[in-house]
Amino acid sequence: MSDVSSAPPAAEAARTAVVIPAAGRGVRLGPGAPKALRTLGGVPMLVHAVHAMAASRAVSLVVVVAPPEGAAEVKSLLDGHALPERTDVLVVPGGDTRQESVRLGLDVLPPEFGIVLVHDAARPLVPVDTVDAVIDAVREGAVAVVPGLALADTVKEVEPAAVPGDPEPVLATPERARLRAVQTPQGFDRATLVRAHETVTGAVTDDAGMVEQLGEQVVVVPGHEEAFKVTRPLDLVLAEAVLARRRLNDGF
Ligand SMILES: Nc1ccn([C@@H]2O[C@H](COP(=O)(O)OP(=O)(O)OP(=O)(O)O)[C@@H](O)[C@H]2O)c(=O)n1
Ligand SMILES: C[C@](O)(CO)[C@H](O)COP(=O)(O)O
Repeated sequence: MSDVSSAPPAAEAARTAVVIPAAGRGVRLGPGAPKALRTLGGVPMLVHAVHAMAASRAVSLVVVVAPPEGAAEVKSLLDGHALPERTDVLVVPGGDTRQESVRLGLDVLPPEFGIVLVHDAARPLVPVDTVDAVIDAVREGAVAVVPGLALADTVKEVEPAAVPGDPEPVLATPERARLRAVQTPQGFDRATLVRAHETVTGAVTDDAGMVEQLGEQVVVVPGHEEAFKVTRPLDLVLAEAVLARRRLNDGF
């Protein structure tokens, strides 16, 4: 288990902020409110995600990147859910893509934060030990850290079908033991992440991938199966079950 409490005192260590992109619509989840505002155990997913980040004693600022038309609603929602005194929250409106939303969050970070985590609102149940493990690895000198899990399925690289549902020719079968499914929070040396967002263009699916394109070394630390991303309706069923089990076990 990681031990942020044994890390150097705040004055010596770079301070840590988290950017939470929460501006997506949740198209794959089906019709309804923006995904981050859908509830899990009666509480909006975003509130779970903010609390998951604030659970780390190393985190003193959370920047929420809200659906553009819903920033005021998100601000009052978060005002109604107390966070630890050490944690401040800022809310800014998001953009058209996840990448743009993260950049808008980075833009408002005060200068004193040298370590930045980026965490999907859509991963509401990540345990604090995973958050701390990512922060520890950045504090120890990695410029980019991602939590990742080994895969249960074999993965095929294919030539994507022009028409969805048509058979797709297989091009290769990567060696499964070398693959990791990566999660968030992803942790960064702030200057490196900002440089990535300023210089890397084109389609990317995570922030660490942008840092890789700078030629910087990204490292993987163990992720957690409860840090899964709520993407499709079945994920919501699983998330409700995980939350119910937690509430039963520890009265959360
Ligand atoms: N323009 C966007 C798109 C996505 N996100 C955020 O990025 C995270 C990961 O994205 P994903 O799970 O794909 O969310 P959606 O884009 O909402 O999902 P979908 O693709 O099904 O619409 C989510 O917390 C989402 O709110 C964002 O802040 N701004
Ligand atoms: C960042 C991410 O969660 C890492 O697995 C993932 O790439 C986000 O993908 P999405 O399609 O934007 O949900």
